[in-house]
Amino acid sequence: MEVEGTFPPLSLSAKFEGSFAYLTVRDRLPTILTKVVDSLHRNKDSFFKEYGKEGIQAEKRAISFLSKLRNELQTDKPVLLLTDNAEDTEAWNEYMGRQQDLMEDGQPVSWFKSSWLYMECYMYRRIQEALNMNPPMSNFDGFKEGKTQSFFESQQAIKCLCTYLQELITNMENMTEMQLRENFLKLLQVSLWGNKCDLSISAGQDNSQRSSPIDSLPDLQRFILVDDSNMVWSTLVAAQGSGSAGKKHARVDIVLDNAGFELVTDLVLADFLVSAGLAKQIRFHGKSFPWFVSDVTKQDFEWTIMQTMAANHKWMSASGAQWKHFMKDGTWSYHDHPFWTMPHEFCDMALDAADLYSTLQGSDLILFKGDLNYRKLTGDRKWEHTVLFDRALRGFQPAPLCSLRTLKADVQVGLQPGQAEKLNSQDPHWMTNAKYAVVQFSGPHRER
Ligand SMILES: O=P(O)(O)OC[C@@]1(O)O[C@H](CO)[C@@H](O)[C@@H]1O
Ligand SMILES: [Mn+2]
Repeated sequence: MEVEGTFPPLSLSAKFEGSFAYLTVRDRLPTILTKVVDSLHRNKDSFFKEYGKEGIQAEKRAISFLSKLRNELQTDKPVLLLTDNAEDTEAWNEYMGRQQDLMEDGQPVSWFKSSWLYMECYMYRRIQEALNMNPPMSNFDGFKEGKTQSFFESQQAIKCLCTYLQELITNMENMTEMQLRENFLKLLQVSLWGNKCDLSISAGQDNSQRSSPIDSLPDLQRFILVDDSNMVWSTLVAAQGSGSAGKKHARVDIVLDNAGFELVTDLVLADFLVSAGLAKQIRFHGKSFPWFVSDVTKQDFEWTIMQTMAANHKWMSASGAQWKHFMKDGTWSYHDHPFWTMPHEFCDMALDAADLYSTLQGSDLILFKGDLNYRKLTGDRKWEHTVLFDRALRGFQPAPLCSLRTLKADVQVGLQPGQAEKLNSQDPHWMTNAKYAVVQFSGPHRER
């Protein structure tokens, strides 16, 4: 609830007992930590094979770091500055210092007293510290197995999606604008619902895509609470050609979320945008180290394209080959700025990552995938549900942007009066069970 007169409202936090944040910090985060430890144990033999005794020692030390972290978390200890001297260590410790200075009467920042967004991001950065401090563990991805499993168990859906994409590409030139729009909106929704498959909400339990992603769209339509798809389309159309040769120069940025099936839906959407001539360039933004269990790293991105290309399915391999070509000729590019693995709300980006903000200002449309990005767009704060999305962005507007998000955290703005009350009566967990979604736009084409 936005307490009258406080702007911005309070941050979600585990200090609110019984809140979703509280249950996440108390139950889900320790479970995720345990899964990383288990993954290290499971890979013991390969560490020995590759690094000999040194590898076993490093694995043991990394596990002890993670066990200490789990104890700190579960006993609400004060957070500790990072000591791993990585590229982002200074920025992280500066942020942590600022947050400590904001605490009332010098109370230490700790897991059950501070903002959920900060504490959850901090946990994933401490996991990376445990690995960085014990080379050769630094490049180990404790979530790799879950991410690859999501890909392998979604094969049917991926084949179906790649077949659909190739059919579209074959018929592209005789498509009317209406047909282009219709197919764009379908693939936008496939990418939206691809976000249901995220492993941190399920603390790593499998949730791969098993049915046809296209056929299920009509049944899912009613679960889209805010649908600004038409504004996304008109932004894309408006971005077409005014370049000297009249050629289309639109650039679309996709701030990725999860690997596995969701990443494939994003690559399919990006392929369609380029093949339909709606975008000349796609910039993908991923994470520079393993994050929130299933988020995309550069390794995941490259692995997914290679696996798709190597599939013994005609249209999958054709798609993968095309994607490899897009990467090679620069039509597509992958970027992993450290800001995406910082705890900041996005309204801080212009100040704290001015280089990234100005890069994004060159985009014609930025698609933000997933729940964590939505939480950062809105600052993970207790907004009234009817507050406008633009207001919740608090000045973050590098370019026209759209969030494609399934709801997995109890922050949601931009609803109609009475809409939240109706949802509460129908389904008390509507904000956190990933059944509902939004396509929420902010930019010049937003009708006032
Ligand atoms: O960004 P995603 O992958 O859609 O979701 C990330 C997420 O599952 O992790 C947290 C729960 O631990 C929540 O913030 C959020 O629901
Ligand atoms: Mn994610």
